Amino acid sequence: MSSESRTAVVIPAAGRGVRLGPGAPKALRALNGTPMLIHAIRAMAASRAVSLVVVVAPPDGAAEVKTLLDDHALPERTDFVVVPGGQSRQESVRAGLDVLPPGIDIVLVHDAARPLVPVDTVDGVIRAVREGAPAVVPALPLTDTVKQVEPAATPGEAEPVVATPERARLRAVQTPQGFDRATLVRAHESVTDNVTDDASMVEQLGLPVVVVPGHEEAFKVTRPLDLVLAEAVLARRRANDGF
Ligand SMILES: Nc1ccn([C@@H]2O[C@H](COP(=O)(O)OP(=O)(O)OP(=O)(O)O)[C@@H](O)[C@H]2O)c(=O)n1
Ligand SMILES: C[C@](O)(CO)[C@H](O)COP(=O)(O)O
Repeated sequence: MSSESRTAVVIPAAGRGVRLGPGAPKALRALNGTPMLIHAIRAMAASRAVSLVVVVAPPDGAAEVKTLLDDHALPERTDFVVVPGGQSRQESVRAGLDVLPPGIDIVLVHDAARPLVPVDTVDGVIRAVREGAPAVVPALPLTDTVKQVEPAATPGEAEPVVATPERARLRAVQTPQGFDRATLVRAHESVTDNVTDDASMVEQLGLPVVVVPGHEEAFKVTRPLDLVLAEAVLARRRANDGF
């Protein structure tokens, strides 16, 4: 795939954020006064390779998200489209894929819940797809040891350990995940079981998925402490930028 390839980003932002606790849908919650979704859109549109961003809004929130985009400064070289999402992340990504115009050949899928991904990580994923990988994931080595367990039948019960996978071979996977468009569309058409990321659907097709370096600031805002961390990262960036 050449450097002439056109790249679009699908941002699934339709989740409730149950693990974050009560409040507005997660993507619409503020980080230092700006909705998380706007941070995520700016992070992706910071890549000069990205010409289109498709935002997948909460099912009944597309109008609100369109207003949000109108009310915030976004790069003029990028086009924006908003569509309503579905009941699962997979359904939401599919809704975004369905509205991609002809001429797009690389698609990134990026969680709205990862608002602080640096542009170098985005560009690294795009570069690897351009170099020929059908699917690319940014990832980091793990710092904790991981145990495989027999899940408890009742919450809170002790769980027997079944195995300890070799940590050096494990990676914690982030987004944006990058794909040759035809591969991602085929994966979404063929795989019907519920999966937690898009790359695993490509794995199920038997196609190669490669890992490029992720970034610690590309973490997912999932639980309340992650909001504290995200605001601290923004404060550090502001201090480093000198304003
Ligand atoms: N039906 C859904 C569910 C999730 N997502 C999006 O998928 C991304 C990753 O999901 P996650 O962090 O799990 O978000 P939630 O599903 O909102 O979180 P929770 O499981 O705590 O409710 C988020 O940007 C979320 O908005 C989506 O677009 N549509
Ligand atoms: C796609 C993802 O962010 C990769 O780590 C993750 O799998 C999303 O999982 P979630 O349970 O929907 O947060």
